[in-house]
Amino acid sequence: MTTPFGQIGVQDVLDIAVVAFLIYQAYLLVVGTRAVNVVRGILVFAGVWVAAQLLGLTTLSFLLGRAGTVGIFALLVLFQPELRAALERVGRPRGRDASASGAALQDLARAMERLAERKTGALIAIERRTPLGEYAETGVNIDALVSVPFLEALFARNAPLHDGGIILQGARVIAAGCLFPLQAADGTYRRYGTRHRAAIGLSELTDAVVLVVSEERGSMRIALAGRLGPDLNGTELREQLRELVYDYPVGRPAAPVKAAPPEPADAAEPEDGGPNGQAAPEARAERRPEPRKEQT
Ligand SMILES: Nc1ncnc2c1ncn2[C@@H]1O[C@H](COP(=O)(O)OP(=O)(O)OP(=O)(O)O)[C@@H](O)[C@H]1O
Repeated sequence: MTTPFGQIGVQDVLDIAVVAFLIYQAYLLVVGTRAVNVVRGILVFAGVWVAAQLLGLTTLSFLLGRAGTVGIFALLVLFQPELRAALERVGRPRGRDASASGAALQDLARAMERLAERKTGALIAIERRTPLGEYAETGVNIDALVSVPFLEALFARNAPLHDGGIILQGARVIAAGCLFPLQAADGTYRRYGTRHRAAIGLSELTDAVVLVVSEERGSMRIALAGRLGPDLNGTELREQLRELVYDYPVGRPAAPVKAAPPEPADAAEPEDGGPNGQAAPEARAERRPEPRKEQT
């Protein structure tokens, strides 16, 4: 085919399609994770470098060029988890059985309710786009379908794996007794216990949806994008799980992780109110939940 840019053959089209596909996959990998800020930084850096070259600022463009060479190696180190994630993703089977996801959602929510009723502490991370393999390695590998009795048995007080968190991949539990990164003790959530801070910490570093049942209060909460949501009842929990995890087909970017789960309707202030008197999602996300110790 002849175009203003010369001859374009089937190979060129294939070449462009593959590169576009790879760029899209890279985008899916970083969107919703903290890596997206690093990508923004790189784009700004590249922009300044190009501008320096165009304006003939030789010293600046020389320095930025040298820094860029070193930066490539730094990026390999910085993006090591994402690169590893990409390779893991390539090898992972695709597709998601909708009925299995629906059953897992119901079983998970029911198990959370039962654990909360009995005030049995639980910590459950649900993998989305960021693979949680490195956290799964800190615990015991399991490959079992999510079910109410199984989850209850895992977190039962004297069970060998009740300490730590479990990791879910779709409808399967892949690891139990895992250590999650603790959220820094100097932040908003410093007065929370370690279970809640581990949930917040993991959600801060990955796009996982992390569920917590408090042993002390018997409450159910979701940590997302470094924020801890409010207490949820069973219906709210199911809605959140449906929205955040089980409705997301493979290949579509994960749910936006900036917004924390909404505050309950009775906590919404009138000035934030939308048509239903509920806070707008962004406004709700900014509101900090009350520290646990003060609530008891
Ligand atoms: N880094 C971690 N990763 C995973 N689980 C952890 C981690 N740190 C603590 N836990 C879990 O949290 C439990 C201790 O919870 P702790 O009482 O300190 O937290 P909490 O936030 O007050 O929760 P609760 O309201 O259930 O008491 C531990 O027994 C362990 O199961």
